Amino acid sequence: MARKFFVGGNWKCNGTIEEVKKIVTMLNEAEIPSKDVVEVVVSPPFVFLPLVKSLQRPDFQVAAQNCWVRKGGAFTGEISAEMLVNLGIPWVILGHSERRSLLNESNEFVGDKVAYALSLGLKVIACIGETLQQRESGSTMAVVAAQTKAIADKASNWANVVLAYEPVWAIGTGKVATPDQAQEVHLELRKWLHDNVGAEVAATTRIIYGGSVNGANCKELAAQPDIDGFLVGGASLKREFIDIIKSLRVRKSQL
Ligand SMILES: O=C(CO)COP(=O)(O)O
Repeated sequence: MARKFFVGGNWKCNGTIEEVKKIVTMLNEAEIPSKDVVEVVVSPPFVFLPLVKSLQRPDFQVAAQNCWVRKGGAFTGEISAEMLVNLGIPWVILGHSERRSLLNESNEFVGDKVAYALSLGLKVIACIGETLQQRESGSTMAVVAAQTKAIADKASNWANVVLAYEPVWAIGTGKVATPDQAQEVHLELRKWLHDNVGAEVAATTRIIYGGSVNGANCKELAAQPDIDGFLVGGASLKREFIDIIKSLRVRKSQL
């Protein structure tokens, strides 16, 4: 079964009500391939989720950018997975490198979060990726394998997981991974899934790339056989997000 192209827009901690409305209007008016061939998921900050959900076209979905690791309760400032389910939010991004590095989320903590969110029926965009130092010391694969293992050890429902490979050195830096660099890691990740989780999961799990993706570099990346879409930061707030969604066409025509 072909892996459906997936494009996520991670708005991070950006936006006002007015800006959110403008972005949603721009996306609503876009002509893009049907949802049968591309899955588009927009991830605004928590406070804007209901607004975006209520305004955006039905073929787009929404994702939260995080959720609590287990059942909600006395955890001031947290948002529980139950709340996302209650609001009808289908997706959640977990393990983003900004949370791993700035908020000290460990591999095990991210694995627990992914497992708990999946257990409630949420779909998860699980982020992994190495730092520049780790890449330069030759440990890229060891790092992303350990991050993926921590997820695989606890997560059972891989049908609801999209794995986002986001090299930390490429995030928000303008230094996009080359198509060859990204393809190499995606292929290795697929092999890792094959050997450690199973052939079916390896063949069907979408592995998407994130890190300085824009309207200009998306086509070459999308043409790589193991790149199944993107998780886009800065460019997801701009019109070029539409070009990134459309980069699927290039991929299909080259297959
Ligand atoms: O972190 C990212 C998506 O989650 C990528 O951010 P940029 O596209 O701004 O580099």
